[in-house]
Parts: sequence; structure tokens; C-alpha cells
Amino acid sequence: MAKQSSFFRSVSRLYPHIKPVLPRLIMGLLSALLASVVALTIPQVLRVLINDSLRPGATAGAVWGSAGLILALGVAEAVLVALRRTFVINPATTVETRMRVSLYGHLQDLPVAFHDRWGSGQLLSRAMTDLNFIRRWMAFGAIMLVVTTLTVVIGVVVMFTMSWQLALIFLAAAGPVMVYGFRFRTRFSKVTRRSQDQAGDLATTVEESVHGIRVLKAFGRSREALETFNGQAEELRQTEIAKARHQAVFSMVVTLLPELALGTGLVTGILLAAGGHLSIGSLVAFFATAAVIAAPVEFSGMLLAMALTAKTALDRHFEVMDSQNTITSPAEPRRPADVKGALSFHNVTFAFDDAPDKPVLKDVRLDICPGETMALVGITGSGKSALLQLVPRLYDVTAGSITLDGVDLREFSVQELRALVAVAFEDTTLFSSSVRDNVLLGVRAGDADTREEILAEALDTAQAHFAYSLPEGLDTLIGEEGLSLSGGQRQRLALARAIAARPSVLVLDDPLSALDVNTEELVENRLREVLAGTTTLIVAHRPSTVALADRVALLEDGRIAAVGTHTELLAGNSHYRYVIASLETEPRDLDSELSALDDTEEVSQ
Ligand SMILES: Nc1ncnc2c1ncn2[C@@H]1O[C@H](COP(=O)(O)OP(=O)(O)OP(=O)(O)O)[C@@H](O)[C@H]1O
Repeated sequence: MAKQSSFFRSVSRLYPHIKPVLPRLIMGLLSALLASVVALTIPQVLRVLINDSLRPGATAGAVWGSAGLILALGVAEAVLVALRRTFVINPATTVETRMRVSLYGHLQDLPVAFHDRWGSGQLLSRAMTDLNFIRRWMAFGAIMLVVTTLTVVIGVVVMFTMSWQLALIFLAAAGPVMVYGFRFRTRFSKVTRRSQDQAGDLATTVEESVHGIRVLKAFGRSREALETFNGQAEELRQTEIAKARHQAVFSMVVTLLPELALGTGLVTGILLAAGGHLSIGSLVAFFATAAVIAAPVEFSGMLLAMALTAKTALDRHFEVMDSQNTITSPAEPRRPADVKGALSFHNVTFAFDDAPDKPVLKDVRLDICPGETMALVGITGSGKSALLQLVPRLYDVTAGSITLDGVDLREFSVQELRALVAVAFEDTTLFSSSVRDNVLLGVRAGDADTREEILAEALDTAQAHFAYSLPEGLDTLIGEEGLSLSGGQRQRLALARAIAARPSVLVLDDPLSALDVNTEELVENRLREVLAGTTTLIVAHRPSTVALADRVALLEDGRIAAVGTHTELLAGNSHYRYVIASLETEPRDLDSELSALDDTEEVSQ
């Protein structure tokens, strides 16, 4: 994941984002720069005050004039600092928000294969912490880094004009600081990257354990979870300590060396002044200037650390933004005038990205007629869910093709295809919004009345009438992932959501698995009416679900082993009988069923 690039290359990628707000950022930078120039001017006024206004015979008015000027410069510096804040805060928050929105948009676009690989905490920390840091750096760190560098350069030039001997002493101290700064940069970059990645992993652990709190509690694994978390938190703590240690040593170097130079310079300055080579005013002004630039020099450790952390945050942000969306719409999408729903798999092979040489689907050939309901049956891990996910293009086929009414799915616009295909997964995700919004998620058009009709019909078909009795009826907010609902209730809402979309193709992954036998029968009876006109691919883990289908496809180790009606397969395929027997919740008497078949059909293997 970690990819090293130069600081300037990483930061230059911010340019398109800051371009619209560049004028304000430049105004902020100029204000800060002016504040520094003003601060550097004060010692010069002091020099004139000491050399001219305080010399014997000078008037009191001249002293007042210089003092007034110093006061005015102090006020101007304070105003300019305030102006810097005013100029930069708005653009920095604007850039942060825009980058966050574009990251979120990109995450929505990226294929499921990307989300399989990335921990949610890593994405969360990039969307929140990293972008927050980039904002703070833009508003403060970056500007102060430029201003500090320029202040030091201008300050040193001014010091040279006053006394080249003293200035050389200060410059001598700068050499080791720069060398050390370079080494610090390399080490600090590595440790910063580690700390940000570890923080992301920690966020993933929190997210997973909050999400899986019931499982952890039920299995009494809370203590172990805590220990794992503690281990990760400790690793992060160690990294943070290493980070702070690097920073502390660097700060010590950049504080100590200028202080040493100051001491040496003071002795040399007094000797120069005593020898008449330097005026008292210049000596005072020199050290006042040294004091003005001492603060930015001491500050530089923190500013450099901020810059490196921001660089890492930018690298982490662009790692996600650079991930390509491989599932895209063609330049000129096709759409049959009237979608009938003939779904065909032509020699489809599919492998997940992390195991490219182990295809989970091999040479799948399957034709589902318009309006037909095809059940997919197979032992666990045979590739049923993988096959379903290819239909709405959550993944793309590795080889072969899938067509809808003869048109390759990749020739449709992705949005259009997903409007034509509705899905209900076994793992029913509901969003933190009302029942109404959850069920109408896939309903794109229609006025309020039509939408209400669709909603009522879908809830009725899915036997989800319980929704009306929730505390606020259909407006009841259901918690994250519908946690406040039972498994069967969630499943019925997910089924209602798929039905409400009124798709041309319905893809159902064992949609009734969490229902009790009575509710299942009620849902099946109503579902039969819906399925009658819709092409449906349904993964069946229960014989009762198989009964909904016109035909059944048997999947065996990623291949279609047989296709036929339930009766045909039961009669003619031993693996099918084995699978069906293993699906039975209550043992069925297959022998008697078979002997009944014997009377009417010819049994062929
Ligand atoms: N996201 C993924 N990345 C890599 N491999 C995966 C992924 N999802 C599933 N697999 C693997 O693909 C194979 C087929 O899985 P799939 O979920 O399609 O099986 P299934 O027939 O639906 O099983 P079940 O009946 O248990 O739901 C399995 O070996 C599984 O480990």
C-alpha cells in the first residue's frame, strides 16, 4: 500500500483542488509574509532609536516618534496575523469538503472488488483524519512554512548588512541544522506513514467489533477482542512515541544550535562594539533580529513534521483516488427498446482478483427465458452467489459474456443496467433511514401517490406488514443495518426493496432463509405472482424455494452440471439428489418420492 513519492510531487496534486481558492490563499500568505516583514522592521527602528534618538543632544520628540512607530508596527503585525486567519480558513474548509465529497463519490464508483481488499477503517481514516490534517496544514502549516523560510532568509540578509562577522556565526549553525533536517525528513516520513496506517487498522477493528458486537458477546470473546485491540493500540502508541522522539530530537537540535550561535555571537558582538567596529544600535538591532528569526527556526521542526504528515495524508488520499473503476459504462451505451428479460450466460468464467488462477465459475452456459424463474442450487462454495453478482455487474466476468436480450451487459450503461436488475442478498443491508426510504431505494421515478402504491404493494408481497405497526409506521428510522429489526423482518424489507424496483431481472440470494415456515409460505404465494412476469435468478437453500422456480440449474464446483425442472433433476441426477437431501431442514423420504416418479417417468442417470 505504501508508495513513496517526492514531497513536491505529492503536494502538487493538491493544485486542482486549491486552484479555485488560490487568490484567498495567496492573500493569506501575503498577510503572513507582511507580518514577518513588519516584525523584522521593528529591530531596525530600534537601531535608529538607539543610534540617533538616544544620542546626546537628541530631542524627546524623536524618542516618542520612534516608540510610537514601534507600537504602530506591533499593532500592524497583530492585524496582519488576524487577516491571515480570516483569509485562509474559508478556502481550507472548502478544499477539505470538496476533497471529502469527491473521495466519497469515488468510493461509490469503485467496484466491489476494491472494497473486498480495503478495510473500512482505512477508508474512514482517509476520509476523516487525513483530510482534516490536510486542511489544517493548508490553513496554517504550508503558509507558515513558506513565511518562516522567507523570514529566516530575509532576516539573515538583514543581519549580514549589520555585521557580516556575526551573521557568519549564525550561518555556521544553520549547516548542521539543514543536514539533520534532511535525515529527519526521511525517518519521520516512514514513521508517520506507519502511524497513519496503524490508525486506519485500529479504526477497522473498532468498526468490525461494533458491527459484530452481538457475535463477540454471544461467544464470550469480548476479552479477546479487547486484547487484540489493546495490542494494536499499543503498536500505534509505540509508533507515536517514535514519532514524538524524532520530533523532540529535531526540535532540540534546531533550538540548541541557534542558542549556541547566540551566545557566541553575543561575546563576539560585544568585542566588535568595544573595538569600535559595530555601533551599539546595530548590536542591539542585530540581536533583536536574531530573536525575531529564532522563533521561526525553533518552530521549523514542528512545521517540517506537519508538512511530512500532510504529504503522507495526501499520498493516502490519492492511493484511493488513483484506484481505477474497472466497471464502467461504454461511451455509447445500448438499450433494447423494450427489455423482455432473456438472460444468457455464454461460457462465463470468473475469478476473484485475489485468486486469479482459481476461477470460481468455469465455462458457465445458461439461458433463462423472459419471465422464467431459474433456481440455482449447489453445495456451499459452489459459486452461486458469485454467479448472481455478475448480473448487476458488481463484478465483471473474467471470460465469456452475459447478455440481456442479446446485448452484452457491458454494453449497457451501468446505471441503466442496475435499474433493470434488482437484487436481494442473503446479507440484508438496510440503511439508517426510514422504512419507506429503504424500500423505495431502487424506485427512481413516479409521483408521491405512485410511490406510495408501489411501497404498499411491495410490503404486501414480502409480507412485511409489521412495518405499519412500528412506532412511527413507515417513517420509523431503522438503525444502522436495521439492527433494531429481527433477521426475518430485515429480510422481508430487503425483498420488498427488490420487488419495489419493478425490475426486468430479479436476482435473489436465498431471500427467505430467515423466515419461519408459515411466513415463508405466505411470501412464496405472493412472490409467485410477481415472479410470473419477471425473469428471476434465485439461489435456493431450501426445497421450498426451489419450488418457486420453473427450472433449476445445478452448480457443481463452478460449472453448470445440469439444468431441468426439479422433478427431472431429482429423477436424473444423483448429485442433485445429494444436494437436495442436504438442503432439507426436515428429512424427506426421497426414496418414496423417487418410487412415485418411477411410475410415471423414465429414470435416467
Ligand atoms: N470476495 C471474495 N473474494 C475471494 N473469494 C471469494 C469471495 N467471495 C467468495 N469467494 C470464494 O468463491 C467461492 C464461491 O463462493 P460463493 O459465495 O459464490 O459460494 P456459494 O455457492 O454462494 O456458497 P453458499 O451456499 O455458502 O452461499 C468460495 O470458494 C469462496 O470462498
